[in-house]
Amino acid sequence: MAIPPESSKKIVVVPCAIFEKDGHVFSAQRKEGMSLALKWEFPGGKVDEGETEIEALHREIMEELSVEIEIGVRLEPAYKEDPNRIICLVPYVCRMLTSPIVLTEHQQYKWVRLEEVHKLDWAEADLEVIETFLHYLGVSKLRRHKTKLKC
Ligand SMILES: Nc1nc2c([nH]c(=O)n2[C@H]2C[C@H](O)[C@@H](COP(=O)(O)OP(=O)(O)OP(=O)(O)O)O2)c(=O)[nH]1
Repeated sequence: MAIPPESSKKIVVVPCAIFEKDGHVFSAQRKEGMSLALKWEFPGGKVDEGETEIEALHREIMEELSVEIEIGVRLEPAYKEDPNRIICLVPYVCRMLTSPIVLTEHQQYKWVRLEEVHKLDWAEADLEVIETFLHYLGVSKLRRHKTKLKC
């Protein structure tokens, strides 16, 4: 979704982490009683004042999953407007560096097969992020393939 140019709503920046491993993508389910209750999302959260997106993402992932991560490519953000604000969801392709995953804020997590990713009930903004990520994967697979051909 594009931001309406006349919109005077506050834009809330939410970096989130996409972890992909062996054809599976990491997804976490929001708890009952939260906003977007029981929806599936990519872990992450709002940037605090004075923080960069990268700092916020490291902090949020440590708070939510108790793991250290490496942060890679920043993908195209997705926007979701609600009555009071516009959420700007910024996906980063990441890698987990430590284990175990210990959830502190989500109900459960799943490594979902890429082919089955649409079966989960995602938060709305995430649907666009998923498309962006699948496109990115297609592109990066193609690049790897081309590189192989050159060797
Ligand atoms: N972390 C994360 N948040 C998402 C995703 N998709 C999506 O719409 N959101 C929304 C949910 C929240 O409104 C906001 C993230 O804020 P937060 O992680 O601090 O969650 P929160 O429940 O405390 O936020 P709030 O709605 O109560 O303000 O972005 C996603 O994939 N990951």
